[in-house]
Amino acid sequence: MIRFENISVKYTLKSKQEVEAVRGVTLEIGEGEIFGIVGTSGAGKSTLLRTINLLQRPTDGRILIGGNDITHLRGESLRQLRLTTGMIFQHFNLIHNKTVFDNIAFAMRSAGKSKSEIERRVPEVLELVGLLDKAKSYPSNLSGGQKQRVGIARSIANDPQILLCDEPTSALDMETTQSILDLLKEINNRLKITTVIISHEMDVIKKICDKVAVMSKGEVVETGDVFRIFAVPEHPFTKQLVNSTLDLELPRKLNENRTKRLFKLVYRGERAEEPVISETVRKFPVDMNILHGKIEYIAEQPIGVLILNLEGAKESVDSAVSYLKTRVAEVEELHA
Ligand SMILES: Nc1ncnc2c1ncn2[C@@H]1O[C@H](COP(=O)(O)OP(=O)(O)OP(=O)(O)O)[C@@H](O)[C@H]1O
Repeated sequence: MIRFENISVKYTLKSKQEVEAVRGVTLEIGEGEIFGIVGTSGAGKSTLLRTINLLQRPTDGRILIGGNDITHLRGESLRQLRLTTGMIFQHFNLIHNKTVFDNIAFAMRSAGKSKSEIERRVPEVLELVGLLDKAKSYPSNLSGGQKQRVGIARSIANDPQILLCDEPTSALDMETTQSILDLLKEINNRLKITTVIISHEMDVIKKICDKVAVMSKGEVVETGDVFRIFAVPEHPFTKQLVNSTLDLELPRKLNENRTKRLFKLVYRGERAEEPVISETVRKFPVDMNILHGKIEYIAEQPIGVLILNLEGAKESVDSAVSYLKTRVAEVEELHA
């Protein structure tokens, strides 16, 4: 487990002016979790991430890994910490004049691994990331997604316990992003490496993380299970981030020239698969039209909205609505 206790990081600029990039962060990341840190540019995400392997030393506070205080490690124990912490980067940070094999071998040699160990392990990690046939290629002959796969292979070559991912998909297109996130998830599942991933995109968090911390202006403003954060965000900044990605707002045309009774059903949990709609129509003498719907699965649970038009005698519609209220998270009548 990684524990931040009241971590602050200040940078002193040449002008002697101080920038407080991280302010009093207390946070726990469980063993084997995929933990996201999300926030807009300049929120302090990279700075916080880099304190985990002390690429950035905190100005205040303590960091504990597996109960051990690592805040002041130096020399050989610092080297050991870095060896047990793999890292991948937005722009891959590969060595351009070395082959794929040698990029990974270099990281292993730096960790003191023997030639025979390197020769056994490099093909193994290349196979894991699906690039065994590229061992002799140079980075310049690889696509962005392939370069990141090499970055991932290199980061796990020394069997780390923690994997730090600094905006790992920001330089990639949507399709490649998905395949890299799938790979990170597979590696987390197979190797049980605690994975910390920073991103400015809630979409990335939604697709891969178990838990998330939301950062704004150096502070963690909210933290929790990904599903909870998307279903019931509490902090205004989190609400803003969630709204921008889920986009559960109604299409404007539904609010124009409205003559029918419309209801908004909100799903927040396990009930989207249940035949709520057909049961309602069967139980009550009402007609129902679905006008708009958007349901997404986050942490394998549905979140979304349906917009329904219900028609029939007023009492029948009211009874149907009362029934719906017992079956989904929220039912709200939309008034023009
Ligand atoms: N080496 C540095 N020296 C001075 N200020 C820095 C340094 N690194 C970061 N900062 C400042 O600290 C704040 C947090 O930066 P940081 O890179 O941690 O944020 P971030 O959330 O990762 O944003 P981004 O995604 O843009 O990198 C910013 O105001 C940034 O300008």
